[in-house]
Amino acid sequence: MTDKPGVVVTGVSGRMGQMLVREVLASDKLRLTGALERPGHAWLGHDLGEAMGGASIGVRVQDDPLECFARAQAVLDFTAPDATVAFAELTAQARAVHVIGTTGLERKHLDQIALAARHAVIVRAGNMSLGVNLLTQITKQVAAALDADWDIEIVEAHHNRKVDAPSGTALMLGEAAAEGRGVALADVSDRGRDGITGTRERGDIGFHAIRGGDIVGEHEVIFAAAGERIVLKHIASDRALFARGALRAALWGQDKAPGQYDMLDVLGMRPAK
Ligand SMILES: NC(=O)C1=CN([C@@H]2O[C@H](COP(=O)(O)OP(=O)(O)OC[C@H]3O[C@@H](n4cnc5c(N)ncnc54)[C@H](OP(=O)(O)O)[C@@H]3O)[C@@H](O)[C@H]2O)C=CC1
Ligand SMILES: O=C(O)C1=N[C@H](C(=O)O)C[C@H](O)C1
Repeated sequence: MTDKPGVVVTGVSGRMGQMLVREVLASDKLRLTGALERPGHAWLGHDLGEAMGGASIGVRVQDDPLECFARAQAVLDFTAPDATVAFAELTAQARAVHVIGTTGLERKHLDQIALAARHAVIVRAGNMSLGVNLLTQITKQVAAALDADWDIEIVEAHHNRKVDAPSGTALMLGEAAAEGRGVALADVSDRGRDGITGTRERGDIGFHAIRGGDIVGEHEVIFAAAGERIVLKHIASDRALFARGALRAALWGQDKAPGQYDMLDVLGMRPAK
């Protein structure tokens, strides 16, 4: 018998899915109990290790989340918005910790996730790295120190397979900047200018997305004023750092009360009120 929490990884064939599996297999604190893919996927029924091109690990890829989650204490989920909402409900039924890395979530998805969090621990963050979460706090402080003479622009760059924009991280940084300024992001957000846009509105926060090649994830927060600029930048060069953050969240969540948390909670970086 082992008392290591059992973990299911969803979307196991994906870029993050495979990275999460590698990190769980390398962990001495968690054990892999399930591997989920969507119905009809070519990996279903195969041993996960073999499907990933290595040795057998004794875990078969399956498409039944309920059965999978029932045996787990945590679900690591970096998939797609509709899938994540469905998994949130089932993870809550299983009383497992749901670690959500999926981005591109809209209001309707977030509302469903909030319902599920009444019964289970959900840790959700658009970026699970220490560096980005620290950058959100620095961004908030800089935005609080400067007035709207300083234009804020957020530029993000990702690989050419990414489906959502702005990235979840860019939105986290935008939220942090808006909070620092004491405004609601929805009121000042200006996304991807094109055409005769007119001049920049004072106080807007602009978002720009670059997509190309195999860029893992880069984010810049630019504060631009007359005659000077402050540029804060984070570069992720290895997806393993996101996966390690997710594993840390899964462990952290084991003894927490139901509710929604993020990586500031997990990393102990939430500022005192
Ligand atoms: N928070 C963070 O730190 C990070 C978040 N992300 C986010 O994670 C998500 C995934 O990114 P990435 O791994 O690059 O994307 P991929 O497209 O490589 O992987 C997504 C995987 O999820 C699978 N999937 C989709 N729907 C279902 C379903 N209903 N049931 C089971 N599996 C499903 C996909 O299968 P199929 O291919 O068949 O559709 C695919 O294997 C994105 O939203 C991304 O922005 C990424 C990195 C870090
Ligand atoms: O899709 C990705 O790859 C990434 N997505 C997250 C995001 O949307 O910010 C995190 C990271 O930048 C990689």
